[in-house]
Amino acid sequence: MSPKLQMFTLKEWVAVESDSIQPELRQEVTRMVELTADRLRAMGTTVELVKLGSHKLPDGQSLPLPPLILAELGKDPQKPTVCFYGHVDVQPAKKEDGWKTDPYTLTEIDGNLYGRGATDNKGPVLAWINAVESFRALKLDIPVNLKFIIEGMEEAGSLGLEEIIKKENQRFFSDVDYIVISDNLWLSNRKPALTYGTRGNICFSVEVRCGERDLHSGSFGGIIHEPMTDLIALLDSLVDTSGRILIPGVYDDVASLTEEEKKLYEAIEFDLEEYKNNSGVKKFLYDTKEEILSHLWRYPSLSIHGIEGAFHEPGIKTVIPAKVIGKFSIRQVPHMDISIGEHQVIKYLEDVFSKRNSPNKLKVSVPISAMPWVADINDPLYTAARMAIKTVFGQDPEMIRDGATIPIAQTFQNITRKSVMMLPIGAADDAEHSQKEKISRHNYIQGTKLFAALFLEIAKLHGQLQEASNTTTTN
Ligand SMILES: Cn1cncc1C[C@H](N)C(=O)O
Ligand code: BAL
Ligand SMILES: [Zn+2]
Ligand SMILES: [Zn+2]
Repeated sequence: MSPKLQMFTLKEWVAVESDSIQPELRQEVTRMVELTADRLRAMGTTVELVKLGSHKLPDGQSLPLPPLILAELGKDPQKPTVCFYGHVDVQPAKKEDGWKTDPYTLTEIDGNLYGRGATDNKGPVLAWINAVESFRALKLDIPVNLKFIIEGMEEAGSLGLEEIIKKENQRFFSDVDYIVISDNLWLSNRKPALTYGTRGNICFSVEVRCGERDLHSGSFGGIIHEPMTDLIALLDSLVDTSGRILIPGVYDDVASLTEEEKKLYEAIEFDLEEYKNNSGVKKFLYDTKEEILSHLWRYPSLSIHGIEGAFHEPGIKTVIPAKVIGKFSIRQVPHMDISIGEHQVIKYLEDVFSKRNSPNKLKVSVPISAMPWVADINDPLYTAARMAIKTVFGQDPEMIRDGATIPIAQTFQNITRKSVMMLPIGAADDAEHSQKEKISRHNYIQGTKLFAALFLEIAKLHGQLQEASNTTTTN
């Protein structure tokens, strides 16, 4: 497929406001899933749109989930089967958030393609499709059978997906050999990477309520316990100024650092100044490569994301909000446990709250959670990817983990028992979830080539593996 057409399709995809978080945009997510299904059908893929039902919002409203795409192309028993997972929903984005370009109009500036979803994850999903398409355009045999699992709820916690994976384990996944995800970034702006682990996440909502209605701060300020004051105190009790989580027991199950693992960190090329520049933040909590990478990959972190119900618009509104909901999450690492983490946090918040002698109502809930994931880098799939990277980029990849979460990665591994790998094509400065999300034209095109090279390497390696197992069985 010509680069021009590749750009055109990405532009068309980015134009769909497929934000899975805001309920009023849910139809757009469904439209995006259908557009993706059309694109897959156009290249001869058999597509099944699986209904996922609906889910309940915190206010009790029920909202339909977008369908899930299960698709396949090729069923040659001689070929290995590679299943690609990706998502076509995006994080929320508004021009007023501080975007320099319209987030839903893919805009090229100096070789970079800016837009919501450009790198997370529409660009990589399309790069994979483009790679398949290029074999067809050149009338070349695709050396692997392909399966696709594309969802529209990743940014909301992959709702409904685990159930389908369990259900489809004996059918859709039965002949899958390898699962590839491309939904994260390199560690550097230039050097390619291969990812073998991600953190998990537990998301918490902390609601504090005093009554039914907001109140005038002149008429009631000074005579009531204000929910916002309680909430700020609760949120402020979670981490100290050095980033250490203050919840008792949180670090108890964190895997201990081995000498072998320490060496892995030492060997990694990491440009701290570049990483800082990408963030726009001048000073980090840590100064060394080892500390920074280990605190992103193998130690938990706690982030406060927002407060619902608080007045946040410009100007002054002299109000006492009656109900506020604080949102924070803990990125978990091996061998932390989700339900233990949930209990620790709930108990701690209740203790802190009880010391305040507030008559307000406290309610803590866990809307979504996901396990951390770690894979075996000695798996043949990683060998194939290294070769493909070497072919396309002329260098070996950095072997990395990622601080973010692919909610379904560990579920894939646990349920299907297949090899799972993350092969990113976006660069470290792609600003996922941020106001200047982009993918570079270079990475988008090279990423397409990388996926095509991966098909060839997997086929080669699979052939060798089969030959080796045939000789052992005949001997
Ligand atoms: C929806 N969600 C919640 N926690 C994690 C996620 C997935 C998202 N990929 C992230 O890492 O932020
Ligand atoms: N790219 C990391 C997982 C996510 O935010 O979609
Ligand atoms: Zn994301
Ligand atoms: Zn993503």
